[in-house]
Amino acid sequence: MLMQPRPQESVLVTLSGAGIRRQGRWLVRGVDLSIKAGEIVTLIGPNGAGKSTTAKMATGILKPDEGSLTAAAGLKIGYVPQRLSIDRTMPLTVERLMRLTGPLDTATLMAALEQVQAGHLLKAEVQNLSGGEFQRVLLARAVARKPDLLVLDEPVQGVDFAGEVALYDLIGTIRDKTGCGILLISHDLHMVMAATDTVICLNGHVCCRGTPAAVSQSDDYRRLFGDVGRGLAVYNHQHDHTHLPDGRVRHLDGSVTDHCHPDDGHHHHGHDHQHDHDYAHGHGKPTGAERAADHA
Ligand SMILES: Nc1ncnc2c1ncn2[C@@H]1O[C@H](COP(=O)(O)OP(=O)(O)OP(=O)(O)O)[C@@H](O)[C@H]1O
Repeated sequence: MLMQPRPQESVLVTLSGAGIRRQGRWLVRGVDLSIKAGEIVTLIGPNGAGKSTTAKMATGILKPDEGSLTAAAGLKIGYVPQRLSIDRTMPLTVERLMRLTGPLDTATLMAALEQVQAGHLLKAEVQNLSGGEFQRVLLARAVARKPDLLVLDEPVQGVDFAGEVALYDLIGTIRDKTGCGILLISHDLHMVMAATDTVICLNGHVCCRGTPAAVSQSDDYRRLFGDVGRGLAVYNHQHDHTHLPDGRVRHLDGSVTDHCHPDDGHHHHGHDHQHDHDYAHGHGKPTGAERAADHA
């Protein structure tokens, strides 16, 4: 089921000085980035910053109007777009959704669903899935084809904080197990998972880049995002419990309870959040870290 991990340091795609121009305007330009096997690169930036456009250049969907894209020979890409042209009111089972993009044998299909803890959803109607379940199924659909590079445009949209944490864990696990490279996109700046190797901050061009900790400390990052009153929280997960598919929680000692905190039924995430910045101005919705604090 699992593909052979490529040797580390093997570069999957490289954009060099790449840009897209439409109707006399550069949507994004001068983008340099590369993604290696086993690496997670996260694009962050405000709405309209050119993140999806950059991802489409990296996957070869859009040809750069300046600069270039280089891709490893025979590269297989799994792309989960930001929006799917699926009418979620149409009757459609998860099994059929998994096969819409091409044939898939049942064993592979099931293994992919199991990997995202969604095996029990095989016969479920897509329209009845929760936001988190839907995102997991889309992830399974992409992973089933064993891509070398997985591109996920806002994989946590429509997912609550606990689901977001679980999805980020899952994405990290997929990287660890398969050795694929991952390009993640997030416009929600509140959280970047610690497993991210490189954060690239876009705003029509690359503003800054580096490790999550370095970017959150950088002046460029603060100048760009300081005015929205939110910063970057780097998420570190301490595994002291596992969320079971039925919603119950298994603890380190093997006990299973309905909630994370066995005593009071109150949802306690048990995660460490490293707050690297000032986001205390409270504009907009609460940050993930703030929501986590509310739950702690
Ligand atoms: N085909 C197109 N023609 C003209 N403008 C476009 C086209 N595609 C995208 N744009 C514009 O390019 C800019 C960048 O869009 P893009 O979708 O890459 O941003 P984004 O960073 O992914 O934003 P969001 O966080 O809102 O998803 C936006 O202003 C968008 O309106």
